[in-house]
Amino acid sequence: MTSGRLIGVVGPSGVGKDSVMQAVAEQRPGTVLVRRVITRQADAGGEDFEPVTLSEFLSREASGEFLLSWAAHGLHYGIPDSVADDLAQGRDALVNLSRSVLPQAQARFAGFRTILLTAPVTVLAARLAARGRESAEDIARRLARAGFALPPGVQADVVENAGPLSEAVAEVLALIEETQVQ
Ligand SMILES: Nc1ncnc2c1ncn2[C@@H]1O[C@H](COP(=O)(O)OP(=O)(O)OP(=O)(O)O)[C@@H](O)[C@H]1O
Ligand SMILES: O=P(O)(O)OC[C@H]1O[C@H](OP(=O)(O)O)[C@H](O)[C@@H]1O
Repeated sequence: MTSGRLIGVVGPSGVGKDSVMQAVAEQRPGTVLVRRVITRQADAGGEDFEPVTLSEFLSREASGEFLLSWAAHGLHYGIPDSVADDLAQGRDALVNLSRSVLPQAQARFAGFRTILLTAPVTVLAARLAARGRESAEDIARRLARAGFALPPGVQADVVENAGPLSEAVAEVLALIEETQVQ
């Protein structure tokens, strides 16, 4: 059986990573969404994730349970090793990643692809305020990180998500199908 591919979706907070990934998975049968392990309050809303305490996260990280992990916005994030089973069973998987872990992701996963979503910072600010998951202070910190450059050596397909969500979703779906035949 051909292995599935891991597709990392990256970009600034509020650019629409989770929204795009969810719509792509709904429209492309067999594509799974990676459920991240996060030291965030269980009732925070937004994506489906596994909430853990900081001590549980650190102990699971130390025992090698995560294929990738990073810290951002005062939170810790881990990618559970169950994603390897999905890939081995031929399922493509979409994962919301920090731009900072792309070199490790590229090194660890054969056929790894990166899709970078972009939108003007004014659009990000309006979306984060409307989403209402973070405080104004946290939103300001997230916006300050919007221009974080991709690490050197990372190749990404760039998709703008400044207009209707359906347009960005269609572009991402086309990119995934395009890269499958290479
Ligand atoms: N094309 C779009 N048009 C209008 N609203 C959008 C669009 N894309 C996403 N949104 C909205 O913007 C907000 C942020 O989207 P989402 O949570 O998917 O972003 P994200 O990149 O995953 O953010 P974070 O990194 O902070 O988790 C959500 O409320 C979502 O509904
Ligand atoms: O700015 P960079 O490092 O690319 O991304 C940092 C983090 O920002 C987002 O966090 P969340 O999904 O809002 O919790 C991403 O998912 C990632 O975990």
